[in-house]
Amino acid sequence: MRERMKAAVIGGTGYGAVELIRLIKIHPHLKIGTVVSNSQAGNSFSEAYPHLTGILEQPLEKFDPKTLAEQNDVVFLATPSGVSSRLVPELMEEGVRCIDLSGDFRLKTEEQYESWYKHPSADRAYLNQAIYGLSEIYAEKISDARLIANPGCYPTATNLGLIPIIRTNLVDFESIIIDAKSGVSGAGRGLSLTSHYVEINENLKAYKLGKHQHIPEIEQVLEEESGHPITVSFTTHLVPMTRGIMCTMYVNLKRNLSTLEVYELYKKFYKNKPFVRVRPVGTIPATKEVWGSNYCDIGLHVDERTNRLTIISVIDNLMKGASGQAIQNANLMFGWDESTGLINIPMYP
Ligand SMILES: NC(=O)C1=CN([C@@H]2O[C@H](COP(=O)(O)OP(=O)(O)OC[C@H]3O[C@@H](n4cnc5c(N)ncnc54)[C@H](OP(=O)(O)O)[C@@H]3O)[C@@H](O)[C@H]2O)C=CC1
Ligand SMILES: CC(=O)N[C@@H](CCC(=O)OP(=O)(O)O)C(=O)O
Repeated sequence: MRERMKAAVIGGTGYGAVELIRLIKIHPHLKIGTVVSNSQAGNSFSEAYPHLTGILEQPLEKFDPKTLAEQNDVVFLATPSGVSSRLVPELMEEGVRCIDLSGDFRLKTEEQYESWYKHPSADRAYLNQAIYGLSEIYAEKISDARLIANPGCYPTATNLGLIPIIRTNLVDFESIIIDAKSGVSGAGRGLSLTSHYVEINENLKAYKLGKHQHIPEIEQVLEEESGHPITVSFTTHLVPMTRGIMCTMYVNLKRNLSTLEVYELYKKFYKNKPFVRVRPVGTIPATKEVWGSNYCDIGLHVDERTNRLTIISVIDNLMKGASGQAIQNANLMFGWDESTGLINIPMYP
């Protein structure tokens, strides 16, 4: 039997990390190595997350790059932005592969990162080595990577929804509008006034208008995929639910197309991609239909009155939007089938 690879997780007590732990635990070729916690080193994992009692009792450890590299084959970093830009160089210096869930290595230039994230960027040498891990689009590059910048949750849903049509000459590139909504786990486990129960419950809020850090990430990918300069209108909303993202996107078409023609184009584009489900004409995906799974479901509709295409893309932010896609990327990196350990039926209702 094949020896399982050891996977370390940093950012141990956050939501991204606990989802990674769940996925590594059930993965046939991976096992949990070191779990690093900045705030709770010395405690057992089940003290931070009692649902793991009897399942993961190992102690949380301090960050030590040398030991981490010696004892693990891959390190997942599920830390807030501004942390992995410091930790990744130390880990890579020790020769271990890294998959970073934060935004620290996604943008190509330091200037762009600093202008949107408002703190110092990672070093250019490491930005140059990072491969952007949108699995369905960059699988080949990911398989050779030593550092993967796992995409943001909103950019994953948005770009999987837009890429098939923006790769054609059928759209007005200046017309893209993205209306995005997320469940509250997207904001992480830390407490804040915006994610406070009373502020969220029975409420719907728009936030970060015109200044969301995912705008340059979305545009960077769309420009690369279309070969045209692209600026998007992107508005995020917080929805009173735990998991889930829905991006509703509007694009003006340059010539008349039917919904069926667009559906066929998308179906062909995602033909061998197990995690993108293009919904039959007339059906609209909902967040609950991908809950707990690595699927991205896409619904399409051409409004013949306005000749505008509406694309609806849903994901589970902690799965395809973060930890699920990170495992998909580890599968590609190690040469396993991309769906290894990830095929599960969405939890419905
Ligand atoms: N939640 C989501 O849906 C998504 C999240 N992401 C990104 O993934 C990363 C992790 O997100 P998420 O798990 O939700 O965030 P959380 O806030 O839930 O967890 C982050 C964890 O990182 C650790 N940490 C915090 N500050 C520091 C620090 N200064 N130095 C080292 N470690 C620190 C803490 O764990 P400990 O004290 O145990 O070390 C904390 O719990 C973030 O960059 C986020 O933006 C990306 C896509 C989707
Ligand atoms: C609901 C919610 O607050 N979501 C977060 C997603 C943050 C995130 O994932 O940040 P990076 O991808 O840049 O690391 C937000 O909108 O900022």
